[in-house]
Amino acid sequence: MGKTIPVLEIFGPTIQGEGMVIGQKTMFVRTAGCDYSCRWCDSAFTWDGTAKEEIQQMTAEEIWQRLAEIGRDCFSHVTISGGNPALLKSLGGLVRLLKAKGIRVALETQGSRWQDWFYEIDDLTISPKPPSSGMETNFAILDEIMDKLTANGRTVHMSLKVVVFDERDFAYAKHVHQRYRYIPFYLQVGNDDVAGMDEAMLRTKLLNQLRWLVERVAYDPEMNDVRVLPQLHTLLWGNKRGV
Ligand SMILES: C[S@@+](CC[C@H](N)C(=O)[O-])C[C@H]1O[C@@H](n2cnc3c(N)ncnc32)[C@H](O)[C@@H]1O
Ligand SMILES: Nc1nc2[nH]cc(C(=O)O)c2c(=O)[nH]1
Ligand code: SF4
Ligand SMILES: [Mg+2]
Repeated sequence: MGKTIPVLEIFGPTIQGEGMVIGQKTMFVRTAGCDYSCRWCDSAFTWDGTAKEEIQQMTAEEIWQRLAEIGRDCFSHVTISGGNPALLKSLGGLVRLLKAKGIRVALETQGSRWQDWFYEIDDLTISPKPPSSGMETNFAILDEIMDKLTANGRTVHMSLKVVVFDERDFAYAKHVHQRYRYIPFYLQVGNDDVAGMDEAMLRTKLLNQLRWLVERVAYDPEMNDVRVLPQLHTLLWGNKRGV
């Protein structure tokens, strides 16, 4: 009981397309289920029921077998995303197994839930959600998560990443950056067309959005120590799943 993990996708090798280790070759494990329902979620199939037949309950060992089967000896880094993987206490077993195999482990989560296994993550991305998502950040919980990680010397292993679509999101991002000043901070371009199939059009839109965000940051004195990034995988492969 409690030892299996609901898995929706295992894929790679590919590159991490976002955030603190952008460009890093990695495998992905995507878990099912989320406590949020962001308006623009690019992985809504993890929580909206449309892919529920694809969910597989897997043990850590089974996940490792599958990673080794498709990634062979061509990976040393695994990214766990979702959905919200932080809903799953049972992921601790997978994190420990991967570490025992000499794999570096990354996690993508929104900062709404804590798990003790966060201490063991090498590249921990916390991505609180701006107003355009329709979600509301519980700052009491986020403060607690940031305090625990900071008190345990994990700041070099973590970052904050805020997706920005508009001015309100930008103001929110600024607030988050100021609140946790000592944590590496990333701004990520928002994709408002997560179902679009025209890759050339999507690329143009995303690059225009990136230019807007860079220009917005450029002369803002409160944003002197931030990094602005696109989702590299979306520029390369559009809205394709499993890349
Ligand atoms: C699908 S989420 C899964 C992990 C976790 N639930 C979270 O949101 O951090 C992975 C990352 O994709 C980002 N993301 C989701 N939809 C996006 C969109 N339409 N445009 C840009 N980034 C998006 C999220 O903000 C998050 O940083
Ligand atoms: N290549 C690639 N990079 C990513 N970075 C974060 C992703 C995610 O969906 O969490 C993601 C993804 O789905 N693919
Ligand atoms: S928190 Fe992440 S997975 Fe959940 S709905 Fe928002 S973007 Fe999607
Ligand atoms: Mg994604």
